Amino acid sequence: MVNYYSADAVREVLTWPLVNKAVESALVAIVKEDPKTPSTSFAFQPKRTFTACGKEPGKILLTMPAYVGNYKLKSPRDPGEVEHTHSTLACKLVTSFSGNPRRDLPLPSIQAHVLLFDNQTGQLSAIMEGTDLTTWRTVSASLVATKYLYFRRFGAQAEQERNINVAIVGCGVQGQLHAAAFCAHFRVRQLNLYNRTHSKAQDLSYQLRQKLNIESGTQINVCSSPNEACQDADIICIATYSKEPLIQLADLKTNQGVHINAVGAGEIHFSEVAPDIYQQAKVYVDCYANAEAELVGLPAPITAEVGEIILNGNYPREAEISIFQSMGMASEDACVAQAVRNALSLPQRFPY
Ligand SMILES: NC(=O)C1=CN([C@@H]2O[C@H](COP(=O)(O)OP(=O)(O)OC[C@H]3O[C@@H](n4cnc5c(N)ncnc54)[C@H](OP(=O)(O)O)[C@@H]3O)[C@@H](O)[C@H]2O)C=CC1
Ligand SMILES: O=C(O)C1=NCCCC1
Repeated sequence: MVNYYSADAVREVLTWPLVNKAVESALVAIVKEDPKTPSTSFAFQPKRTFTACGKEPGKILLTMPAYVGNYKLKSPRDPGEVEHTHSTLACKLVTSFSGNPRRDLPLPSIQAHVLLFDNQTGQLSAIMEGTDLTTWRTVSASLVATKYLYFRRFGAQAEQERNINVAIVGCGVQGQLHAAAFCAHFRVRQLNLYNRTHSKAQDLSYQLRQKLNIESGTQINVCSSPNEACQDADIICIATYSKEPLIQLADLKTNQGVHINAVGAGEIHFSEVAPDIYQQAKVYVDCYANAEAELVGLPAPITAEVGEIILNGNYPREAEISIFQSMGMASEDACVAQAVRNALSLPQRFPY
């Protein structure tokens, strides 16, 4: 029997502790075995495929298979409880149709389903709607990268103690959840929002003000240029489809340490950040194999995978610029889909 998990069902169990643990496990599992930093988990993650839907640009189908072995997830019953080991065979099918938000009846640009298979028989066991899952796991990858590549350079407690200014460049689906999640996880003093269509940044600012606790003390600013948004930023999350650079080195603060989560840009991942930033930065990726195929022409060498840094603790220096070049990877989808499935398999609770 193939179980179907709808978008509503998935949305009900997506929580940050569940997703963050699954994503961190995936980032570690894909790191090649090294006797200096042993890890019991592992992954087989072939390069994903891209199929253009016709000759017009901006319409692509990606297939993303992965097997992740012996990795840990939080218990869905109680996130504080002991972690459980899992192995998962999955394949995500995801489309990126960048014109969708401008349709008469707008749709998300990114829409996905995850297929889960039985490890013993290879039979398809579940189909899970994966659109929100994709947004959450992508934001989670930025959160995990920020924790290890930015905060940990200032010490083990920095993510709880340090006040930061965050810039969001691009307030689409990704930008919106990045903004909310960064405020939920870290001590955000100032949140600067920039979007090409100004009204979307204003709408997001309004929604966040409703949601954020007054006592959070976060000041939200709607900015009229990426430069204005980034000037005082410690962390920049950029998630657009821009083929031209939106942020330059001169937009960043100097000698104080800046971390950039470069999430977007579609066909060429690194086009939204200017080459002069890459040339001054340490660049980290989620996965070398995808980078080899998808980051051809990247204007800087890759320092490491994020998972390597989680394992070996070689954090950037305090004043450095770090970039997490997020491509998204199938192992993240496999681990998060498994965590969601576990949570949905719990017996229904009565309301009393
Ligand atoms: N790394 C990963 O794992 C993932 C990456 N992505 C990528 O993240 C990016 C954003 O995705 P998502 O938020 O879902 O998409 P949305 O369509 O919801 O948002 C797109 C955003 O990009 C802006 N934008 C588009 N073109 C330009 C341009 N030329 N200049 C400036 N801004 C522009 C839009 O502005 P406006 O409102 O004015 O149109 C909007 O804010 C995409 O590139 C997508 O491929 C998505 C999922 C996973
Ligand atoms: O990992 C994903 O999912 C995606 N990555 C790049 C853009 C499309 C979706």
